[in-house]
Amino acid sequence: MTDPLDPERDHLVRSRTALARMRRHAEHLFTTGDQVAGDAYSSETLGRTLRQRVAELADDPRAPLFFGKLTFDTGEHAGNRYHVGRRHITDEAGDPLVLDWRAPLSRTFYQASARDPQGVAVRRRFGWAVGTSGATLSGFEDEHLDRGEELGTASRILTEEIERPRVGPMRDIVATIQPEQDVLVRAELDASIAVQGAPGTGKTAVGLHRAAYLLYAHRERLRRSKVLVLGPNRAFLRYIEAVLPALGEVDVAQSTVDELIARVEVRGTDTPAAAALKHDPRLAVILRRRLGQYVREPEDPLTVTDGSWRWRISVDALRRIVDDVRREDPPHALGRERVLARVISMLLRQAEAKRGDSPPETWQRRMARRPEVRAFLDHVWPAVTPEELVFAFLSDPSPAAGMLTEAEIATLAWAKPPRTAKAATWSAADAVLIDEAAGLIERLPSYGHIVIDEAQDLSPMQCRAIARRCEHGSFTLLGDLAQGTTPWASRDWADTVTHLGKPGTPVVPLTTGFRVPAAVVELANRLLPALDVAVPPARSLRRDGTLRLAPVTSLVEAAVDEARAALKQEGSVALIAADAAVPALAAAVEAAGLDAERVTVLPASLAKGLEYDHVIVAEPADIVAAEERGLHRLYVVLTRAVSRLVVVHTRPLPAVLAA
Ligand SMILES: Nc1ncnc2c1ncn2[C@@H]1O[C@H](COP(=O)(O)OP(=O)(O)OP(=O)(O)O)[C@@H](O)[C@H]1O
Repeated sequence: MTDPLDPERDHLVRSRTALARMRRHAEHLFTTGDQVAGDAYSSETLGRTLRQRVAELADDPRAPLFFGKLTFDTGEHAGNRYHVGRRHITDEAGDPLVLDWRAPLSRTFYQASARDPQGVAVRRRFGWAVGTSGATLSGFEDEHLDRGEELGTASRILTEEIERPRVGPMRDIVATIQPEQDVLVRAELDASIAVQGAPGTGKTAVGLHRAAYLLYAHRERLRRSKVLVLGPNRAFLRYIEAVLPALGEVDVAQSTVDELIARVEVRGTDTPAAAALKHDPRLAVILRRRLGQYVREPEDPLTVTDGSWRWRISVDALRRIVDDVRREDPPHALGRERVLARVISMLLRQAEAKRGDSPPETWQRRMARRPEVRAFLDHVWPAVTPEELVFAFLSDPSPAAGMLTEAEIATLAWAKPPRTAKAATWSAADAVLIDEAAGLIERLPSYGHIVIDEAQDLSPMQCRAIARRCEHGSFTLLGDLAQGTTPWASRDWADTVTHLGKPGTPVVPLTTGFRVPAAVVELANRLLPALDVAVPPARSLRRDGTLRLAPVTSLVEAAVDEARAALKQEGSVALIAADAAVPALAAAVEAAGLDAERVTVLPASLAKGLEYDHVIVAEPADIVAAEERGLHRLYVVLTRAVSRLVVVHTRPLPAVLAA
C-alpha cells in the first residue's frame, strides 16, 4: 500500500526547490540592484528592499514550509487544492505551491467550520517532527467539513503543539491560530483594538501575528510608516524577538516604552509618591499651561534697519500675529517659526511697496537673522527645549497651585534644584514628563501601527507618549487587568484607550488558555476576587499538568531539590521568588551545579509574559509582601507554568490562596 504521506513529501521537495530558486533570484537581483537603479538614493532603497526580500525567503529547516491544506469542492475554487504555509511559494510558471497564511484565501483555513465550510471539503493539518537537522513530515489530520466533521480544540495536532515542552524563545502559532484569535489577527489596519485576556490566552501571540498580517496586507504603507512592538522589558523582548523574523518579517521595531521615549540619561530615582504624581495625567495639563506662559504679548513695535531703509511693524500688527498663531495651537517650536515667517512676510510687503520689486530669498534670510528680529522673537515666543520646560517646572511647581495641593507641590519640587537643565539628574518618571514636553514643543513621527503588550501596566502619561506616536496610525492593545503590578496600573480599559488617544476602542476578550494547566488556573483564580478588577475568567484547554503545594522547613534547600528533580524531565525550569531572595537562590543553584542553560532563577518582577515548563515558586508570602500590588504579582508568577507548578513555602500561604 502506498503511504498517503508520499505525495505530500513530493510536494515538500518541490516547494523547497522552488523556494531555493526564488531566493537565488532575489540574491541575483540584490547583487545587480545597484547597476539597475539610477541614483545613489534609489539604489540604496532598492538594495534595502532586495536585502529584506532575501532575508524573508530564508529557508529555516526547523520551520516547516506548510502546515495545512485545503481541498475545495464548491464555490469559485471548486476542484482546487492549496497548501498553506509561512510564505508564498510559486513554481516556475508562477502558480502557487504554498499560499502565505496571510493571503485572503488562507483565511478559510482558520475560519471554515462544519456549519460554514466556505467551499472546503477537507481541511488537512500536518504534523511535523522537528529534530536537530530540521523538520520532517510525520503525519496529518483531516477534517471532512463536507461530512460535518470538525475537531476544533480536540485536534491532536493542536494539543501536541500546546503541550510540547517549551525550550528557547517564543515560537509562532501560524499552524494552529484559533478562530477567535484569527478575527483579531486579521482586523483592519484602521481598526484599533484592545484585547483583554487571562494569562496564556495567546495575547502576545495574537499581537505579533497581527503585526505580520498587517505588514503583508499593507506592505507599502507600513514599510514607510513602520510597525512597532512595545513590551515591558528587554528580557521579554528577547523572548519574543524571533517570532516575527520566523514569519518573514524582519523590519519591525521592538522596544520598551522607556527606550521609545529616551531623550535623557536616567540616573535618578523618585520617591514612590513623586513617581506616582509624575505619571498623573494632570501633569500633562500643567506642562501645557506652563509652556503657554512662555509666550508673551508684544509690547513695542518692531523696527528693523535694512541698509538705508527702516521697516516698522506696529504693536497691534505684532499682537495679531502672535494671537493668530496661538489660536492655531501648533507645537511650540513650529509656533515660533510661524511668528517669524509672518513677521518677515510683513517686512517683505513693506520692502516691495517701497522698492517696487521683490527682494531676493537671501534678503528674507538676512532679515530673519537681524538682531532686532531675534530679540523680538526671543521675547514673545522664546525657544525652549523639553528638558528646560521640565527643569523649570520641577525647580518651582508652585505656579500650578490651582491644580496641585500644597503637599503635591512639595512632593514634586526638587529639594535642591540643579543650576541648569543640563546639570539635572533625571529619573525614569522625569523622562516621561520630558517626552510630554517634547510632544508640546515638536511634532513626533507617527507609526503606522503599534502593538502594545502588557498594556495594563502603563500609566496615563506613558499612554500619552504612545498616543503621540500613533496619531495617524492604529494600535493593538494587549493586556490583563488582573496582572497590573505598577502603582498606576489600569483598572478599566476605557481609561487606557482614552489616554492612548482613541476613546471608544472596542475591548475584545480572549478566554481560552493555551499555557496554564486547568489545575494551576484554578489555584491562580482564587486570587481574582482580591485583585479588584472585573475580568472574565479563563478556561484552560489543558487537562494535563500538575500542581503541588509543598510546605517545607528549609526554603533554599527545598527549592534547589525541586529544581534538580525537575531537570529529570524535558523542558525549561524556572525558580521564581521575590526579587530580594534571588541572589541567595541563584548562588545555591550554582553551588549545586545545576544546568544553568535549563534552570532560570527569576525575580518575580521579571516574570511577566514569560513561560516555563516547570515552575517552582518560592515563598508566595514574600512575593506578596514585597510590593503594594503583591497579590497581582503572585497571580502573574503562578500563571507562568506550562506543565508543572510546585509552590514551596515555609510561611503560611496567603489566606486567599489557601481557601
Ligand atoms: N492558537 C494557539 N496554538 C498553539 N499555541 C498557542 C495558541 N495560542 C497561544 N498559544 C501558546 O500559548 C502560550 C501563551 O501565549 P501568550 O504568551 O501569547 O499568552 P498571553 O495571553 O500573552 O499570556 P500572558 O498574559 O501570561 O502574557 C504560548 O506558548 C503560545 O505559543
